[in-house]
Amino acid sequence: MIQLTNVEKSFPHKGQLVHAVNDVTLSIEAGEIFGLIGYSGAGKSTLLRCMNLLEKPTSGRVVVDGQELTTLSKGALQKARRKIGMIFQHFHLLSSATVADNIAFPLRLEGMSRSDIKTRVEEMLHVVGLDGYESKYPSQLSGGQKQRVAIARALANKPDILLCDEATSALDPETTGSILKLLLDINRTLRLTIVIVTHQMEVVREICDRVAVMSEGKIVETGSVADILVNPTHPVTRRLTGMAAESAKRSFAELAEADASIVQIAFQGSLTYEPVLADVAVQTGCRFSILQGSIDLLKDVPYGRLTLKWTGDEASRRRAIMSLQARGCTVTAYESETETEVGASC
Ligand SMILES: Nc1ncnc2c1ncn2[C@@H]1O[C@H](COP(=O)(O)OP(=O)(O)OP(=O)(O)O)[C@@H](O)[C@H]1O
Repeated sequence: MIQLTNVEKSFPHKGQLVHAVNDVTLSIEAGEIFGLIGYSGAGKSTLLRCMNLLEKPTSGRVVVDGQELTTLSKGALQKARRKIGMIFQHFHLLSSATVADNIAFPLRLEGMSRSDIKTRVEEMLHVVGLDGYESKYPSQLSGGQKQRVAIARALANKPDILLCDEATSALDPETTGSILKLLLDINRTLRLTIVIVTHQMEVVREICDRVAVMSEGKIVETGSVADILVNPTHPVTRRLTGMAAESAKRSFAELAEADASIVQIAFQGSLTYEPVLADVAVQTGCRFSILQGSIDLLKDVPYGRLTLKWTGDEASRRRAIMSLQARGCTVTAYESETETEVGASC
């Protein structure tokens, strides 16, 4: 659906080049909700804007639905862009126009008849849950309602793709939740492909299917949300997921005693409901205490993390770790005496 190949975007700045997007290759499938996450300045917005050529890449290919946008004429590009809606952090509504006129704007550009526009505007207002708001002005709406109008306007041309640039960053947590739910609903009912730029892992966790982590213009990790959260490999991903190696070590070190090992295990899906720990304890004779733990939901998939303190001799601890890994758990272990990561090598 969206294929980026070796995409680069540089900006001249004070006599030098800023490499905002640096050799990104990425595939986004039809119908998925794809997250682009990273810290400020990572290049997320620039990469998103390359997907509809709001930013023309310095080099590389952008293919959307089989069409290479980078080679299209101005007219053909305008036509292709109608299939790609976009929403922004600050809504970008016309303040002097009513809700209906804001939504009608792209339809008028397309030359749609008045009566068809009226019908389409009503249809879009219904989709975003704002029936009866036609005559209001943006200044009479809350932030969440403004973003709903922006979504209705972005969907008015019946696009296949919706690009969302920090669409919930200006909203409170409750309103963020309701906008995310709306995006999930339209993804499911309209089969819309959605790409979301965010710096909030919560957003990714709640609605994305897959995610790419960006740092310094590059994609440093891509995968299903569950995999990225349960087993982050890049230091930036670890920081974003709250599993920074350094802080994890510190907290392990704080918890560890001279003669004990502290182990962190992560798991997802149906494994969450299986008596894995009890089975492993019986099999290996290794006993444990749970020091910390949490179970959460990623969209519909449960995942969890537990910090355990194993007792028993070293050989049985190692057997327990191998047994957990064999059952599908990700295991990270630190020997408290040395703070050496032994992890998967156990
Ligand atoms: N038009 C521009 N001119 C010069 N530099 C730019 C321009 N747009 C972006 N940049 C630079 O490119 C880099 C990436 O910016 P971008 O906005 O894509 O990052 P981001 O990850 O979306 O960050 P944020 O979340 O803060 O918006 C930054 O260093 C930024 O200053």
